[in-house]
Amino acid sequence: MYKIQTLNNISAKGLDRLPRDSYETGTEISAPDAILLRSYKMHDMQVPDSVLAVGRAGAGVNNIPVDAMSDQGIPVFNTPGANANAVKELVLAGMFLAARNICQAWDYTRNLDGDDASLSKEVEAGKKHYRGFELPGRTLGVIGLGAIGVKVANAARALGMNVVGFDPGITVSSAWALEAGVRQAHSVDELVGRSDFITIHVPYNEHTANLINADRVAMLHKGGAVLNFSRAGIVDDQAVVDAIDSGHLTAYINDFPTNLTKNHPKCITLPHLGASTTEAEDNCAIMVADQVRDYLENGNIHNSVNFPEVNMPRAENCERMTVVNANVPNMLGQISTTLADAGLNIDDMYNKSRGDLAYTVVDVAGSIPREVAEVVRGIKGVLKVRVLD
Ligand SMILES: NC(=O)c1ccc[n+]([C@@H]2O[C@H](COP(=O)([O-])OP(=O)(O)OC[C@H]3O[C@@H](n4cnc5c(N)ncnc54)[C@H](O)[C@@H]3O)[C@@H](O)[C@H]2O)c1
Ligand SMILES: O=C(O)[C@H](O)COP(=O)(O)O
Repeated sequence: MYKIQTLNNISAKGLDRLPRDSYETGTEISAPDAILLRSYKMHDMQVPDSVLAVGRAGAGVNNIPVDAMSDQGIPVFNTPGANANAVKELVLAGMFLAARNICQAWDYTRNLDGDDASLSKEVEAGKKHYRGFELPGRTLGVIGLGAIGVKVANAARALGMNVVGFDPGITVSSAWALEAGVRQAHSVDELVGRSDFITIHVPYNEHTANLINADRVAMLHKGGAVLNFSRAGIVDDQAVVDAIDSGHLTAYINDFPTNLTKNHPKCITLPHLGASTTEAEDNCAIMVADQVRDYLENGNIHNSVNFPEVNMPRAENCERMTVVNANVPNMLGQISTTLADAGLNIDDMYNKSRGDLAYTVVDVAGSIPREVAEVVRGIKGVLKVRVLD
């Protein structure tokens, strides 16, 4: 029986992928084999020694101590693209809310008093305060052209906007997916200098902290707006609020309220709602459950942020050994020598490294005596060994 601890609510559609006769799931599971979570902050958590895998039902992994997990030989999985459409829709909504002063105007009508005739009069008198602008011809700068950024860029083009994008690490598949009219910027400064709106779709890390600072805010076109549906800390909130208060910018739309922004009349702050749709929650949960299950049962690795991609079909009449080890010379030699010394015949084998880690999957004819696994476990540099029948 595999035991799965959930640190956040995970959609039942995902948990249903884990058969009840071989998986136990719950929040209070002790000695879990795997952890599933969304935004729960794991940094201060004591991760039990039993944990073999961590699955993030979502994109960002800054809430997970990925380096510490790597040191313990634990793969961290996420679900690239599974919530991208949900975020794209909210970014588009954010642009419309800002361009048409919808939040302020709605607030105005909600506070009107009187009978319908007087309401109608006040509506006609008040509407001039909420005149907005249209999106075609305005320029949207998209920082980060991954799963979300590409969708936002293409949707903005479909709305008639000029779009300029910046992503030094763009993948070939993202580049293929981008609409031809999206223009390339060669730096964040260039992008910001060409934009009315900017929207940020990068992970939060040491390179992206404070990416949008006071200098860059000042480069945006006058009357511009900033959208942050990535993470708090990527944008310097104080700099954006100062630019709004000085009349340079018109709005700041974000998913990460602070005391500075939550009641500011020109900040539209949402409670981290980007991925909170039924569809996105189901997609993320299904994807992460499938990935973690394939790792637990077969040792395969799909969409890990710290381990290599590995997909080796199970050989017939074999047991499988998986080994996580430091990426140093002669590990593979020592593993295969140990198996040969025990008289075991390797039917299939796969080895791949990523950064400081390497991962080996070996299918051995017949069964693998547990004492042989212990010898492999004792090789210097080996972090984890599993035998899967
Ligand atoms: N608000 C929400 O609910 C919500 C939902 C999903 C994702 N997110 C956030 O959005 C981020 C992006 O998600 P995604 O699914 O598009 O991820 P992704 O991995 O598909 O794309 C991220 C892109 O950012 C690029 N990048 C990294 N550093 C960069 C930099 N300094 N400058 C320019 N580009 C850079 C990468 O090359 C990559 O193409 C996540 O890491 C997460 O923090 C928020
Ligand atoms: O990185 C993500 O996928 C989002 O920020 C979604 O977070 P959530 O799963 O807590 O809504």
